[in-house]
Amino acid sequence: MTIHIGAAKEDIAETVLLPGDPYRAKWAAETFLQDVRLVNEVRGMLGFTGTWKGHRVTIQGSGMGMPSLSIYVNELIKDYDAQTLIRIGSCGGMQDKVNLRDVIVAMTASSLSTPSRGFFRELNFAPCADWDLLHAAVQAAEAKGTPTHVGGIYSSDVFYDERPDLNEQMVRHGVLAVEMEAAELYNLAARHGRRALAVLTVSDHLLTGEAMPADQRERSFGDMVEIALEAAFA
Ligand SMILES: O=P(O)(O)O[C@H]1O[C@H](CO)[C@@H](O)[C@H]1O
Ligand SMILES: O=c1cc[nH]c(=O)[nH]1
Repeated sequence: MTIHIGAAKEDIAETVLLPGDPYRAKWAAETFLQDVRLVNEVRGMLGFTGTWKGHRVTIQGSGMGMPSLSIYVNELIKDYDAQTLIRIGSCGGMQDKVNLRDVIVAMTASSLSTPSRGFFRELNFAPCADWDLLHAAVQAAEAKGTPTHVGGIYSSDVFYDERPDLNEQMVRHGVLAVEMEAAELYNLAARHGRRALAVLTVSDHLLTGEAMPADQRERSFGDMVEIALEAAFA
């Protein structure tokens, strides 16, 4: 048990999927896992453990933004010894070729800052995904026929961005999508020698202004969850 996760150590699996939205955790666990148990509800940040094709999996909400994700991932790594951590999030498309509901597999994540910024001091550390997970996720996406893009994303500290010039530079530099957690997940995984990946579904589009309603952000991202599970146990 930790300050933010009420589960016993043995109730958290080595493989953890991390949606920002705790209700996406509930939906994904109830939809894709067997023998599901609620293992955390501290602060309403729901976590569930069950099995997928015989493998133990925890799906734990991480909240919105890197400071929130950092709390959960630090505790999952240091107190629960999680080995494989895969974010399953929503994101905003930033390229014409990226469409609503497409899947993004994030090789790397640019940021203005992360909770690790102070730790790295003058170093511009390049956070990157675990290659085996990334490769397996792309293969799983291809096998499913899910429209998928692989490349760099932007982990922003803000949802309501007052820097349109910054988004323009991201678009110009080929960044596929914006979300708010992956860069710090990759930083923490690198620091502690764990495997991490972010698999995202495009829920908004910054160029077209399209946006999905809240219920679809919670419950319509099945391909992303299956791709993450296939990658974790490839
Ligand atoms: O849908 P989730 O996983 O929460 O991810 C995205 O959605 C939230 C913003 O609406 C941020 O957390 C962002 O990263
Ligand atoms: O951070 C995010 C997440 C989803 N959609 C966005 O536009 N931004």
